[in-house]
Amino acid sequence: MSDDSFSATLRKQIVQAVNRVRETTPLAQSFTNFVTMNLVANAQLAAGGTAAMSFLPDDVIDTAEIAGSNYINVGTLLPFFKDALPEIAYKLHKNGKTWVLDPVAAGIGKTRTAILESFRTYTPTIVRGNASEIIALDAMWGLAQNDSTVPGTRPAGVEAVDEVDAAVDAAKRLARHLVKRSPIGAGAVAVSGAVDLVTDGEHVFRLPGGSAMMTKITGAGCSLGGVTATYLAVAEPLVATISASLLYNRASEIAEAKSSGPGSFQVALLDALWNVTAEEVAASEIIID
Ligand SMILES: Nc1ncnc2c1ncn2[C@@H]1O[C@H](COP(=O)(O)OP(=O)(O)O)[C@@H](O)[C@H]1O
Ligand SMILES: Cc1ncsc1CCOP(=O)(O)O
Ligand SMILES: [Mg+2]
Repeated sequence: MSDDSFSATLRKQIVQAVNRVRETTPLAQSFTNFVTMNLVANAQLAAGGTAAMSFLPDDVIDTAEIAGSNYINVGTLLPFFKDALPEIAYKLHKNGKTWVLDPVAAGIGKTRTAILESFRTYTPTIVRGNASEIIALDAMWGLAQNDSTVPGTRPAGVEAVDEVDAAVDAAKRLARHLVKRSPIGAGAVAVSGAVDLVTDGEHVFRLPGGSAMMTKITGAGCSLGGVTATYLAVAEPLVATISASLLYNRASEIAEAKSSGPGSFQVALLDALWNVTAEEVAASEIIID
């Protein structure tokens, strides 16, 4: 397929994904952190989907039967999560369910590390994180063992301390691992930042634009992960990941123009997620390597 027809096909798939969510209101369930849970649910609704938050394995596994996809975010952990999350990942994998992981603060704490290590075997369909989290997860899963070009890394908090470009190789290795282990034979990784990056392990897509105001509200990344799960309910992983990141970039640009600080920005972001058109999302600049 030529570059032009590849890009034209992708843009059609993006329009379909954005419209399909609005027409079918798919449920994406979340096991997510307590700081930003409300924004995650509101963003999923504003994108056109529906939300359900759950923390117990039996509840999550039953809800997964009626959900189009699932979202796990390890931002705030409680002791029982150390058993609950590996069990949930195992059962989602065994039942062929798709899910998005946001590895918030990857590299910090024995409990978080034990949980994230368990996802190496029972893998998510999509990983969405900031650059530092993607680099830390790649190192934790030992995917870089035979790669002498790997830079040293350090754990970060919930904010990135690395540039997106520093995470390209880690993102590609992670994506290839997800694809290999995926019950649906497909997977993708998104690295968010000033210029977002998405990869399926083969192609790399750079998505410029958005708003730096996103770093002044809590939950921009978490809610992007939730909306990625909403899209995953109606589209294949690569299309879902690119569509969600582009939706966020276009919506945050509109929100910045309409707001006067972080409070009004968050409200304007939800309005813009609701109002931005599928055609505006699909017409976004996409740089393909
Ligand atoms: N400097 C920036 N300029 C434009 N958009 C940004 C910038 N930093 C982050 N974003 C956007 O904010 C959202 C969350 O990304 P990020 O802040 O990297 O995640 P996290 O909150 O998990 O650290 C994404 O949509 C990303 O494109
Ligand atoms: C502040 C904070 N602390 C633990 S989780 C969390 C939210 C992080 O949200 P995001 O990564 O979307 O900025
Ligand atoms: Mg985050």
